[in-house]
Order: sequence, then structure tokens, then C-alpha cells
Amino acid sequence: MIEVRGLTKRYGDKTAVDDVTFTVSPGLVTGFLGPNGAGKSTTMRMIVGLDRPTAGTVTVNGAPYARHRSPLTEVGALLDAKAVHTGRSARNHLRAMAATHGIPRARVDEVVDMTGLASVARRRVGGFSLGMGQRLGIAAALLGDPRTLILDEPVNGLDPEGVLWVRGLVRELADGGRTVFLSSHLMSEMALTADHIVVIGRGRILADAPVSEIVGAASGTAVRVRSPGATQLIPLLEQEGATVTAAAPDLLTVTGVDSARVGELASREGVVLHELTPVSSTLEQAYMELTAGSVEYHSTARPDAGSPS
Ligand SMILES: Nc1ncnc2c1ncn2[C@@H]1O[C@H](COP(=O)(O)OP(=O)(O)OP(=O)(O)O)[C@@H](O)[C@H]1O
Repeated sequence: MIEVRGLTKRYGDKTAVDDVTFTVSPGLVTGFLGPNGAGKSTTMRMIVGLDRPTAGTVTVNGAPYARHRSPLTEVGALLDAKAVHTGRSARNHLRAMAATHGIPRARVDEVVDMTGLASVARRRVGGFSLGMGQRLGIAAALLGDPRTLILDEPVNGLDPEGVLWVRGLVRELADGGRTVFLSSHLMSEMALTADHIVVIGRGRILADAPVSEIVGAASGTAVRVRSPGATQLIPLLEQEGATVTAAAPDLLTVTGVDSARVGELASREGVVLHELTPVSSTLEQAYMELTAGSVEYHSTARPDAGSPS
């Protein structure tokens, strides 16, 4: 279990993490989702004591990370897959870690097998691809057979088979009662992997809910209404509690009431409808909406992009 309470991190006048509170529970895969620069890595680094909070507290399995006598058996973390002595072989890297933490050598072979590294375990880590480096980082995180796992962007650089493997691995670990906390900037990936999602944007928590709830909210439908009497419809719909946006004088997007109700209201008032279409929003759209305004690095469109031809 990870308990984050009022956690804040400032770098000079930059607030990277802003009064964040959430709990990561055992037996679940919890996804930590947010755009680049949202504060995911900083939060994860504070959880494992690599960064000191400006304010707030965080405990892992009931105690601050640094207080654990044998931290590798409590918490396994993949934070920076490149932070490895590149001259060593993968197996020797893991053996050195095991030796300094009182972990039996046999466990090294187990995690090498679990992570699919057996055929490359004798190779120097310096020559590893990004995906192999990720697998090695995950092997290191698993070494102490910890109750809690923290993985920062674990699927980064993995091929589709590797992505599936991570998905299966974290599911198995959570089903075995472990606490699994993994970050990503991809909602689509998290929707398939996580049970619970915490969304962060510009250092603040934007959502903290079961995936089913987030998916349910995202697949809530809007209704597209095209009508020459659109302006007449707007106040009626708003009286019903709907939210209405007008993309054009005759085109409305309505949320909060279903298409049947829109049709009934239009009929009652004698307003002609040219179109009445339920439109479902995708999960990715919901995420974009949730994090809109908290994206730090916007891509700039080319001046000619999107101009009418
Ligand atoms: N050591 C540091 N000094 C100054 N600013 C920092 C430092 N570390 C992080 N930041 C800033 O804090 C904010 C949060 O960064 P962080 O790396 O935690 O985000 P992230 O969500 O992990 O992003 P990404 O997906 O890009 O890794 C960013 O604006 C970043 O520039």
C-alpha cells in the first residue's frame, strides 16, 4: 500500500507536484496517468525517497521508504531504465544487486527467466536495446520479491509482445495481492492494464477512480442536433439540465440529456430537426478533455496545417 498525503515538490519557483493526496491499494493495478511534465516521475521519486518533498508525507507499506530495513523486499522500483552500470552483463548487474541486499543468487535466475532475458543475460548491458533495458529494469524491481512495485513508464520502448507481457505480469502480481503502481502517458494502454487510475496534470490530481468509472464516464454520449430552430432549442435544453455548445448557428452538441428527450422537446415546441445523432466520445478524448489546460508542451501546428484547400 502506498499512501500519499499532501505531497508537494517545488524546484525554485516551479511547483512540480502540488498538494497531491491518493492511495495505491494492494491487489490492484493502479495507473498513474498524465501528460509529459505532469509530475509523475517526481511523485514516484518522492515515494522511494530519491527526492525530498517540500511538504507532505508518503509511506509505503506503512512506513517511509527510508525506514524499511530491507527496502528491496518491500518496494521494487523501475524509475530510470538507463541507470545501470553499462560495462556489466545483465546477470552480473542483478547478482551485484542481490549480493548487496542479501538476496539469494537463485532469485537472479528466476527474475532473468521471468523477464525473458535468459538468452541475453551474459551480454553487456551497454549494448542493450531500450526494450531489453526496460526488461532488465523490471527484473531488478522484482529481485527482492517485493510487496509493492513502482514502475515508471514500463512499456516505454517495448514491442507489442513486450507490452502484452508487462500487462500480464502486472496483472499476475496484483492478483497475488501485491500493490502495483505504474505510470504512463497513454490512456489507451492504462485502460487495458489498470484497475484504478490516478490522473495528474500540472502537479495536481485531476481524477482518482476505478477504470470502469472513467471508461463509463467517457463513453457517455453527447447528442448532435442540426436544426434551423437551434437557437430556440438552447434555452429549453438548458432548462432540462443539459449543457449545450453551438458549433454553428444550426448545429448543437448537447450533453446531459439523451436524444429521445431532445426529440420530444423539439416536437413539443414545433422545432424542425434535420439531424439528431448520439455521438460517443472515446476514452482518449475524455483524457484529452480532462488534461486540457494542463499539458505543458503543446505541439505547434505547421502554419499551413489544417488550412482549407
Ligand atoms: N530536478 C528538477 N529541477 C527543476 N525542475 C524539475 C526537476 N525535475 C522535474 N522538474 C519539472 O517538474 C515538472 C514535473 O516533471 P516530471 O518529470 O515529474 O513529470 P512527468 O509527469 O514524469 O513527465 P514525463 O512524462 O515527461 O516524464 C516538469 O515541469 C519538470 O520540468
